[in-house]
Formats: sequence, C-alpha cells, structure tokens
Amino acid sequence: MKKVLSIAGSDCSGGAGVQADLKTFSAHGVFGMSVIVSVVAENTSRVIDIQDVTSDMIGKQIDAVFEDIEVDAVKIGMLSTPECMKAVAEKLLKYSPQNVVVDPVMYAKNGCPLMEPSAVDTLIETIIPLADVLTPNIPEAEKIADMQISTIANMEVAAKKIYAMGCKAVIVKGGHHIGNAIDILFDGDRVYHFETTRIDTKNTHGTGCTFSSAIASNLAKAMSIQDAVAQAKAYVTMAIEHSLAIGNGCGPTNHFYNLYKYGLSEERTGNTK
Ligand SMILES: Nc1ncnc2c1ncn2[C@@H]1O[C@H](COP(=O)(O)OP(=O)(O)OP(=O)(O)O)[C@@H](O)[C@H]1O
Ligand SMILES: Cc1ncc(COP(=O)(O)O)c(N)n1
Repeated sequence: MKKVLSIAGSDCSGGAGVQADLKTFSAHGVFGMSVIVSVVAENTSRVIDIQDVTSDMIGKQIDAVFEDIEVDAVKIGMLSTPECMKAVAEKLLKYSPQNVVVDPVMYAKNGCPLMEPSAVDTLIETIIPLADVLTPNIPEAEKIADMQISTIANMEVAAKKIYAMGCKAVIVKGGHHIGNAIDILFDGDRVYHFETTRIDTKNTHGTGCTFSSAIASNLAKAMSIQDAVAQAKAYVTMAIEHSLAIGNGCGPTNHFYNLYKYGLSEERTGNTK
C-alpha cells in the first residue's frame, strides 16, 4: 500500500487541515500519516485560536515517521510561522522525500489568517524550493508573486513567476475567481488548464486541503503530474458537488460520496499488496 504523510494544522471541526487530508487519503486507498504543526480551534464559521507545536516536537514527529516508514508522498499544509517552516524544511532536506505537494495556506475560507503575513519571505526561501507541486489559490499566488490577479492571463503569469522561485510545478487554483472554476498548471514547459463549471454552494471548507491531498495520493501511485492534477480536480469537484451542510458557516467537502460511488478497486488505488 502506498503511504502518504500530511504535515499540516489540525482543524478540530474536521473539514480542513490534517483531518481533511486523512479522509482524502483513505478515499484514495493510500495509508495516511500526519505530523501536526499547529492546533487550530476552528469551525465552519471562525477561527478561535491557534497554538503552534514547538519546532522540536515538529521535528521529532517527522523523525518518528521517516525512521520507520517509507513515505511515497508528502502533503504540506498550514505552516503558520517562520519557525514552523524552518523546522519542516530542515527535516525535508534531511530525508528528501519524493512527491512533495505544498498547499501554501494563508487564510481560512472565512477570511481568518492562518499564516503570519511576515512569513511569506521564509515560505519563498525555505519551503517553495522543496515543492514538486505548489498549489496556491489566487490570494496566496498574489502574495507570493507580488502581483494582482484578476484574469486567466494574470494566473498564468503568476504561475510562471512562482515556478521561477524553485518548485517543479505550480497550480494556481481558481476557486476564488469568478466564472468557471479554472486551475492553471505550469510545469516549466507548458501551461495546462483544468476547468469545471462553478458549483453554487457555500460549503467549500477544506477544498484546497482536499485537492492537494488528492494530488499527493495520485503522485504516490506514480501518476504523472498532469494526470495527478486531472484526477484530483475530478475528485474535489465531486467532493464539492456533494458537500455537506454541516455547521452554520462554510460546510465541508464530502469524501464518502466518492468512496461509495467508485469503491476502492485495485485499479483505482494502485494497491497490489
Ligand atoms: N464553487 C466551486 N465549484 C467548483 N470547483 C471549485 C469551487 N470552489 C473551489 N473549486 C475548486 O476546488 C479546488 C480548490 O480551490 P480553492 O481555490 O477553493 O482552494 P483554496 O482556497 O486553497 O481552498 P482552501 O480554502 O481549502 O484553502 C480547485 O480545483 C478549485 O477550482
Ligand atoms: C488547519 C487548517 N488548515 C487549512 C485550512 C484551510 O482550509 P479552508 O480555507 O477551506 O478553511 C484550515 N481552515 N484549517
């Protein structure tokens, strides 16, 4: 069985963060593991408080996984401070895992900040060069590329600018755009568009976590980046289409619908043992 590690924040309400990542991993038939970087007291409406785990404990959790288990892919989510980023980067440099997907989480869907604004420079210096695939949404791409994004052409320019910071591929996600949900992938060679019609729902808590974890699961199964993104896009679209009206704010994506509909065939999971 393929083994995928999430290094991210904990969302106690279960819709985003490590909880969404583990649900996504299970629905893809891969074995999920988690390193908690921050504990976030949040729900579908608001973030109440954030407590970061110490750098020492982040490092020890990563050691515990890598000294014992072969990791086929890593998904990195919320890293709230430069200290958290440095702790994670140090261990990734030590273990050099394959298939690193980074979702540079900056805000929750309800607008609450999840990353210190001053940490963008450290993100660019220490984390982005370690990413095989970086998945910023539009506001995140604007901060990283230091430009405004209001058109598809702007998304392409931002993807190329961010690619030049040292990651192997960038997908600027169009969840925050108007019109169709278009994601733009640049792999250093070509630009690819992944487009679906926009689903009219407020229940999009955890879409970015779901999407990046689906990409990491697919890369673990040895798919190309293009195929991994195409299949992750189909997965997140279905998870939004059947999203759950849980809580009073933005409800979470639905991982069970995908599982019931498609099951876990050997062909889908790539598991032969
Ligand atoms: N209403 C929608 N209809 C269809 N697809 C959507 C919708 N909202 C987001 N998506 C898709 O979901 C994926 C995640 O994109 P999004 O821009 O929402 O990420 P995000 O803002 O990082 O998510 P998060 O808020 O979890 O951090 C992308 O593939 C995007 O196109
Ligand atoms: C711990 C954690 N990580 C990531 C997100 C982003 O997800 P969203 O923007 O959909 O709320 C979140 N809310 N909480």
